Amino acid sequence: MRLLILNAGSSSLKFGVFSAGDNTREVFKGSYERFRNGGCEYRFRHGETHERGAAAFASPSDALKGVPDALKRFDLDSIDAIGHRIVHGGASFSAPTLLDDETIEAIAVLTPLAPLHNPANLEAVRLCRGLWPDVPQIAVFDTAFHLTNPAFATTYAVPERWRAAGLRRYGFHGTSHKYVAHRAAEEVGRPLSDLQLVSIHLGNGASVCAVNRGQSMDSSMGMTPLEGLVMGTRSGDVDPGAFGFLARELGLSVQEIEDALYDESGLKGLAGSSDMRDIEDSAAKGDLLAQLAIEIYAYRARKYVGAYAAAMGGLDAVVFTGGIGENSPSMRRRICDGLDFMGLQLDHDRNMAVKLSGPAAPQIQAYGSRVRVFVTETAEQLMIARETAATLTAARPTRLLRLPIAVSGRHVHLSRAAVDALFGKDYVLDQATPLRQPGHWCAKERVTLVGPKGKLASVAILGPLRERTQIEISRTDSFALGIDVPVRDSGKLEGTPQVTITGPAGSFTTEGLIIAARHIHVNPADAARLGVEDGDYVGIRVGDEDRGLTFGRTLVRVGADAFTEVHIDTDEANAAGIEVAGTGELVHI
Ligand SMILES: Nc1ncnc2c1ncn2[C@@H]1O[C@H](COP(=O)(O)OP(=O)(O)O)[C@@H](O)[C@H]1O
Ligand SMILES: CC(=O)OP(=O)(O)O
Ligand SMILES: [Mg+2]
Repeated sequence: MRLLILNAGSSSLKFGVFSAGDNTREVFKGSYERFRNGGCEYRFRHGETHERGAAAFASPSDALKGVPDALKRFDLDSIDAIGHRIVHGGASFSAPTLLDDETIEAIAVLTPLAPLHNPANLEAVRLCRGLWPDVPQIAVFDTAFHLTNPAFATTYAVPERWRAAGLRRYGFHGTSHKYVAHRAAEEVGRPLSDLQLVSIHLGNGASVCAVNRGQSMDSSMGMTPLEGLVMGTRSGDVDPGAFGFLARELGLSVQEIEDALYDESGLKGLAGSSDMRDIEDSAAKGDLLAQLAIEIYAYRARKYVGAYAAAMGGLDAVVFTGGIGENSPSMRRRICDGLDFMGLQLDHDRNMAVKLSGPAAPQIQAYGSRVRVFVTETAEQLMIARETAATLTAARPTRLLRLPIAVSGRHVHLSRAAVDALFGKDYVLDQATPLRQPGHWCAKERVTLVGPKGKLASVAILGPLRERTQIEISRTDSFALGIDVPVRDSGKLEGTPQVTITGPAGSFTTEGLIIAARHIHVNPADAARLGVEDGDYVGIRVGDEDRGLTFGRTLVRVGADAFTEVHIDTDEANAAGIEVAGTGELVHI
């Protein structure tokens, strides 16, 4: 299958032709960038052929006109499908989506939220529909990766009626952050779901993303791609109080303020050029404004690294990408300098020596630095190609199979030490009720959980005993206790909060308090029937009536003699209208 991928950014048009299959690879790479004075530079690469030169296009959307000719020239204009980068997908586009009249209209409605991007993205869609009317087109959204951000990261503290009108944070560059986070995890040699990463995408648009155990937890960009870092022409964070001042004191209209924040701010506003190469050259020649611009740029990025390490409660690695992240050793150094206190130290020689090609992801931290630092080329087009191909093949009807669902109430798994402290030395729990998972039981005894806000009494104890005590509650319970509790897979207890458990013989304070991530226990035979493997994530669709819903991202855990069933907690069960048990359908995601 041959795919055309189009990525219209704010300062460049990048495109590629990919051969999709088991190993999706790029067969042609093209770009138009450095738009100025009504012209731009182009680069094409096809096998061993490299071409570069000047073209007369004034903007990324203007440069779209060059794409069909370039493809024709390299004999690549017969295309099976087209994948588009769409910057703003709002709250409803959580996955790649087939572009038809309805979806195009829904994307067009989001234009005010990404005025620099969505129009060019849609222009590309319209152009392709004209040229290849029968070829399916798929949208891949910058925002989709960030839809996992928790409400406390996405909600602005503004009046309810504004929030109801749609004011919330989204985050962008998701395709890039997702790709580089996966690359870093491959290099570390551990699953992404075990790692806490900060991904720093510094292109013309720039954003930092906290990738917490495989999911985006926060992004420096907000409702629009204007919040956060200093960018080529965008301001990033500005006190919202400035709006009133600018309107009252300078008599500016809303449109004038917005235009200036998008187009005349950032590096351009500070030092006259939106291109970091120009700014670095001017700074080296002694231009004080260019020097200040570089300092502000680095300082803002460093603040976000610290903030996100704190937000996640840990940091294993930082990844640099985007034109500036990939190519400016001095900017990487400025951002990382002074972070030794949190275990991050750069090796300056390695930093200077970075020469990227293809998927290389060199590490540039010093020997002994606890936090690793990677540099890698972003591969938005490759990711879009993979997602486009996957979406087209997934159009096959998904196999739906009914699975039993069990609702887990709050409970604890105790260690020997915990049983000793709570019930007395060498106490043997009464294994009153066997559970459906073979060898598992619920004890007759109960315990109480104690938090700063309140207590939860009569909490069940599930056996057998474990190496480490684990306490599983719902999110509602976490408010009853008054403790901020993370959602975790069972057994992943590093850095989880402490709680006090009390029993008849005493109390036991331990870490290990989690909201258990929903999961499916499956035995190998059922796994084969369902077409899933250990570690996969699937969806579970529950009910067709009013409260029917699909639970996304449900972890598959294959166990030799597991009883096949889905485990959700009481909050999830309430949301789906399930009392004690129910059934659901597996959906491949
Ligand atoms: N060698 C370099 N040194 C410093 N900055 C660079 C270098 N090469 C590219 N850049 C910067 O990268 C930015 C463009 O990044 P890029 O990711 O290509 O943009 P876009 O967001 O349009 O995809 C520009 O500011 C450019 O100056
Ligand atoms: C979202 C965004 O800022 O994209 P770009 O970096 O391509 O401008
Ligand atoms: Mg970009």
